[in-house]
Amino acid sequence: MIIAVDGPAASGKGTIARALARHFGLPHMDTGLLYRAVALQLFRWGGDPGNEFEALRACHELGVDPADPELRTETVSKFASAVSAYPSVRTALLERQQEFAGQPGGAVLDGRDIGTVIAPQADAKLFVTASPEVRAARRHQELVGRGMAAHLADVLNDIRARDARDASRETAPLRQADDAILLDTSGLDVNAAIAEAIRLVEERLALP
Ligand SMILES: Nc1ncnc2c1ncn2[C@@H]1O[C@H](COP(=O)(O)OP(=O)(O)OP(=O)(O)O)[C@@H](O)[C@H]1O
Ligand SMILES: Nc1ccn([C@@H]2O[C@H](COP(=O)(O)O)[C@@H](O)[C@H]2O)c(=O)n1
Repeated sequence: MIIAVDGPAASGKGTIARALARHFGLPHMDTGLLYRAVALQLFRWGGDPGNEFEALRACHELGVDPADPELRTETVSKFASAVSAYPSVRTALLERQQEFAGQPGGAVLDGRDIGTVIAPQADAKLFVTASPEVRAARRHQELVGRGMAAHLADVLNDIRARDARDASRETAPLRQADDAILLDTSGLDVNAAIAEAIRLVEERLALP
């Protein structure tokens, strides 16, 4: 069983995808981490996110620890959004995502193009969203909680800019798949959002 979870920045798709994976006993892949790893590699080299060739080289020479906290910084988020627009970068990262999705027993993947490009055959697809203001407030709280200096207005601007770039790129843009279920968590706390996601997936799979 493959479950695809897509949505804009800080919508809570990772939180929901992890919970779905736990609930259904499936492995989970946060595909944003792949783009973040490319971005961080490039950043550490002092590379230019405006240069597709350099970004592609970073894909082939990835040496980033997936647990590195620097993957979550706002600078890396911006770099990731820039390099993810390159068709060559997306192609270089495609196979490992599709292999993960296709493993025996299935998987849960979250990102921007899981339901549209990586696993259009997924058994259940969620498109998780929330208003930009709610998403910014959650991300701001998260950053402050991690001891990072962050201003709410900057976080909101960054989220808006990243969404606009992700949705307007030509290759695999952020969009809701035609057969994805929309889940707006603006008025739901974490537990309520997870419970609703599980209910929607079970309903889609016609599970008792
Ligand atoms: N329903 C919710 N209510 C309150 N906070 C939430 C909710 N869902 C997620 N959060 C919090 O919002 C933040 C962003 O959530 P999460 O990391 O799951 O989003 P994401 O869409 O995976 O983000 P990104 O696009 O950056 O990978 C986290 O701090 C998370 O704990
Ligand atoms: N399937 C995906 C996943 C991510 N991206 C790009 O990476 C950026 C960071 O992703 P997060 O999920 O960690 O926020 C994101 O802004 C996208 O540009 C992608 O293109 N496709």
